[in-house]
Amino acid sequence: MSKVAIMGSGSWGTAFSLVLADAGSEVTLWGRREELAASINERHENSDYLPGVELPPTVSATTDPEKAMAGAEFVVLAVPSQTLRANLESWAPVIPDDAVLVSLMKGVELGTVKRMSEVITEVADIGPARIGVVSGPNLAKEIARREPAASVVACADDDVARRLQALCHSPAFRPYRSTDVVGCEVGGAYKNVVALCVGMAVGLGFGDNTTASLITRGLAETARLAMALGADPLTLMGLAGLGDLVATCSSPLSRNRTFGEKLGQGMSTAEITASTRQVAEGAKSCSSLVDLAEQTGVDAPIAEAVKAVVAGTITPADTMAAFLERRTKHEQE
Ligand SMILES: NC(=O)C1=CN([C@@H]2O[C@H](COP(=O)(O)OP(=O)(O)OC[C@H]3O[C@@H](n4cnc5c(N)ncnc54)[C@H](O)[C@@H]3O)[C@@H](O)[C@H]2O)C=CC1
Ligand SMILES: O=C(CO)COP(=O)(O)O
Repeated sequence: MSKVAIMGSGSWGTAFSLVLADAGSEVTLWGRREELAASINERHENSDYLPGVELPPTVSATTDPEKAMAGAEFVVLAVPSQTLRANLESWAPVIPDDAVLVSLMKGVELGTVKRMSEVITEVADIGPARIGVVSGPNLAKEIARREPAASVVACADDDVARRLQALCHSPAFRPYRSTDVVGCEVGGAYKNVVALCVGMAVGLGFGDNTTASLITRGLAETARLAMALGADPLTLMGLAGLGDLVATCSSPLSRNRTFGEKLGQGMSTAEITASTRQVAEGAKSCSSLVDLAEQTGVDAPIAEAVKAVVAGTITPADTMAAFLERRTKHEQE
């Protein structure tokens, strides 16, 4: 039985603990609050993030990072992207020497514009062969209900990707393998920003033509940036690109789409942020992605628009009008 630590016991860390336990691992969740760890250990439930979902007996929780990671073959990272650096700085001394670090996070760091695997390398001094990524259409609540889903597990080292694939292949969760870490990470971060934009359109009362147009142009924008950073374009056509984009942009369960919908209905970023405890990564990663696009000379109108609406410098309605006024061009330009 593999031993796995999951650092972060929010919606996805907890739902993923269930996948790993169903696939045969012993999982220890790390979280900051004693009450939550007690709820998981005593009632087998994360009452804050996944109420009503019974966790298997092979899932336990602790607030002590060293205890969580002791003897772990895999250390899964599931905190909000913008908090990874600070958390990892404190965890680095107790990460087991040969553990593989697996990112579940879908964001790009503000300021440094680093992807999560790059933050891991920088802070924990761990090379690409020990860093994995899981990314795909995996809304936590549906995964926790054991509804069938697929995903991509990526690592630069194919042997490690195979180990990770075996680790999370459960009766309800089908992981595909890849070595394209960049493509998976850019796909995962960008789809949140596109979902914010789709949410705005929904909040403004627009229908399926508008949302399909935004999803498709969002995919083109994602692929442009990912390819400029060295990704395989086919990754963006797969589960970590198109798959996740469709799930997130279509689902009322998505925090990013919901955030966008509230912006479209006229709420401000501050009001929306105050109304939820859960992370909507795109509200911050939009700025990082705009910076990355500028650095690589890639056109990123959707990320720029989302950044401006989140900052309150343009309204969602004016953004939609501005998209249509853009210079006309070839579809593949
Ligand atoms: N929820 C979902 O359906 C999916 C989420 N993801 C990604 O997984 C990552 C984690 O998201 P969720 O678990 O959904 O978020 P969440 O908002 O449900 O939970 C976040 C967790 O991190 C903790 N946290 C917040 N600030 C922290 C800090 N400074 N230090 C340590 N812990 C902190 C919270 O207490 C909570 O336990 C995100 O990057 C998200 O994009 C990926 C796939 C699916
Ligand atoms: O990443 C997700 C689904 O794959 C979850 O999306 P949200 O963070 O928008 O809820």
